[in-house]
Amino acid sequence: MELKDDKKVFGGRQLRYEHASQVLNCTMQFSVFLPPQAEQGKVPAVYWLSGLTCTDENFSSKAGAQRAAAELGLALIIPDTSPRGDDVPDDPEGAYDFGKGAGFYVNATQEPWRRHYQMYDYIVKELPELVEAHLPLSEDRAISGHSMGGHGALVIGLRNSERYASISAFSPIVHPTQVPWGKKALSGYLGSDEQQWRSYDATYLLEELAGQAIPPILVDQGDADQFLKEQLCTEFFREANKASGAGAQIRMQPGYDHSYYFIATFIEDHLRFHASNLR
Ligand SMILES: N[C@@H](CCC(=O)N[C@@H](CSC=O)C(=O)NCC(=O)O)C(=O)O
Repeated sequence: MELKDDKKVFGGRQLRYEHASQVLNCTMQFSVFLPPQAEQGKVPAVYWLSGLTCTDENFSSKAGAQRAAAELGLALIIPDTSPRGDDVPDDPEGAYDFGKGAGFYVNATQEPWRRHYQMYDYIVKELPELVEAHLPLSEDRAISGHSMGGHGALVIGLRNSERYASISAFSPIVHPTQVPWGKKALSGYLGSDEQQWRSYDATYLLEELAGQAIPPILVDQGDADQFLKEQLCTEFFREANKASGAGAQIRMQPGYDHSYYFIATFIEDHLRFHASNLR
């Protein structure tokens, strides 16, 4: 992996890398924050999955996560949201909610998406193997994300509970099989058989995992979020949480919308939550 940027912040380093992804068949960029403690030894990492239209730079520049991560000794691993490059197919109409910037953290099975849109495997396998081989990171991981990335964090964390100490999400799409953003993405990447969609739906996963050990979960949702009623539908997850006894903390935050101002307000809480589970 090739270092493209290196900035000192809160005693740590904000880094940007480029690498040739074997899983996505394209060149990818991702960002990393290494806390000061990484100069002394290996540190645990929180993976952050961003939402629709984002690259790795939205979270790095807008969330203000570095100060708390530096204090807590947490690395932040911040991937892009889809494969990139001229060879990668995009939504034919250039829509923001499918194709580039909207990989939905699934492994596509349909043409023409299959060759590049393998974001689930990229996040679960290729990226951790890469960064853990080259950076001072332990194998202690937590996962978090926003909106489409909140969906990704819940699904990936629930399906790989042995790999993540804790899971958190801001404004997640909790039931993508039932909402417009999710239906468009899942039908496009996975085809029309809705049975194939279920393993990428956090509400179904929580129900199916009832009685099994899962990582601690924290969800924050603003009640003034413009996407809450049509796309995010937190109540489905709350009901599944209750029925399954999963014990997720699901907090409605009065007055907050879908923006990075909301994330910036509560990111420290989320990092403290992860730090308490990683140690
Ligand atoms: N362009 C769309 C919505 C774009 C949007 O709000 N993206 C969110 C994530 S939404 C769910 O995944 C985001 O994080 N944007 C980047 C940012 O820096 O704010 C529209 O305008 O409706």
